[in-house]
Amino acid sequence: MADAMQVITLTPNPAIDHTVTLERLDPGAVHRARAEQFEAGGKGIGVAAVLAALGVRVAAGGWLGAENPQRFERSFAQAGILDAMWRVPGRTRTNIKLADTTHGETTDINLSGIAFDPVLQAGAEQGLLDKLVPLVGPGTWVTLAGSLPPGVTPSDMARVATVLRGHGARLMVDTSGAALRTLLDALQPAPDFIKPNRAELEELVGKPLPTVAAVADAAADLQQGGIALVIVSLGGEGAVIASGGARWFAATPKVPVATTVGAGDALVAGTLGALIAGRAPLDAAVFGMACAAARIQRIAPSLPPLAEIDALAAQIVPQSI
Ligand SMILES: O=P(O)(O)OC[C@H]1O[C@](O)(CO)[C@@H](O)[C@@H]1O
Repeated sequence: MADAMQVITLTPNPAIDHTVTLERLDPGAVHRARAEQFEAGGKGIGVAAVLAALGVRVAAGGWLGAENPQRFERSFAQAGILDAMWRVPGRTRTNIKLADTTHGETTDINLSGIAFDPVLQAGAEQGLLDKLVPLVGPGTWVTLAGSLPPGVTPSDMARVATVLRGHGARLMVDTSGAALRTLLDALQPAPDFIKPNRAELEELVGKPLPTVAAVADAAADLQQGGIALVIVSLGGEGAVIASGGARWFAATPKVPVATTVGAGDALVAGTLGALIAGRAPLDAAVFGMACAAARIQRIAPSLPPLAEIDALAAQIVPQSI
C-alpha cells in the first residue's frame, strides 16, 4: 500500500505557464520579449511545488492531457512530488503570462482547458479517485484549487472531495465565482480552510468590500459559518486572517517582483506547511505570506533558503482588527 500523503493537491485544470518578460506592457504595440520561460502550472501544482520545497510529503492529483504530460512529469520528478494525475485524452492548455518589469505586474491570459464530455468525465472521476484514495490518511490535507475545465461541474468536484474526506482528509478550497459558491453549499461540513482574494470574496458575499474592515467582517462571517481558517489575500496590500473568532490584518513586506503568478499558491502552501508543522493558524498564515513574498521574486515555482523566508516572516506583524 502507498504511504499516506501529508497533502494531496487537486488541480482539475492544470496549465503550462508560458511567461514572456517585457520591459513594459503597452496594449496594441509591438513588443520585443526580454525572456521567456515555461513552467508546469495550475493552482494545485503551484501549491505542490512550494510544499515540496518545504519538505512536505505531497502528491499532485487532477487531470493531465495525455498528449503533452512530459513537462509536468519532469517537474514532479525533479521536485519530489508524487504524480497522482489521471491522464485524459487531449493536450493540457498553455496559459500566457506577460510580466511587465517596469510596473512589477503580470497580465494573465488563461485558456479554458480540455473539454470533458459526460463519458470522459465519468471515467476520469473514478480513475482519479482510484489514484487518490490510497494516498489519504487521517489528517491528510486535500487542496482543491483553480478553475474547472469545460464539462466538469462544481458538484463533480464536491463529490470527489467528499469521498476523500470520508477517508479522513481535511479540505482547503481556493476557487472562484459560481464554483466557490456551489462548493461551499455542497460541502458538509464546511471546508477547513479557504483563501479567496478580495474580488472572489466580494462575488461570494454579493457586495463590494471597499475597506479592510469590510473584508474582515465578511471573512469573520464565513469563519463563524464553520470554516476554521479564512485568509483573504489583498495582493500587494497584505491579507486578512480570520480564525478562532478573531481576525487580523497583516501587511506584505515590499519586495522586488519578478511575477505575481503563483503568489496565492505559495500563500496556501506555506500556511499548510506551517499548520502541518504544528504552528497556530495566525502564525501559519504569516509564514504563508512570507512564502508568497519569496515566491514572487522568482518566475519558477521555487523558494529561497528557509532563513530568507523566516526573515520575511519577521517583517510581517499582524494587527488585530
Ligand atoms: O485555473 P485558473 O484559474 O485558470 O488559473 C490557472 C493559473 O493559475 C496559476 O496556477 C497561478 O495561480 C497558474 O500557474 C495558472 O496559469
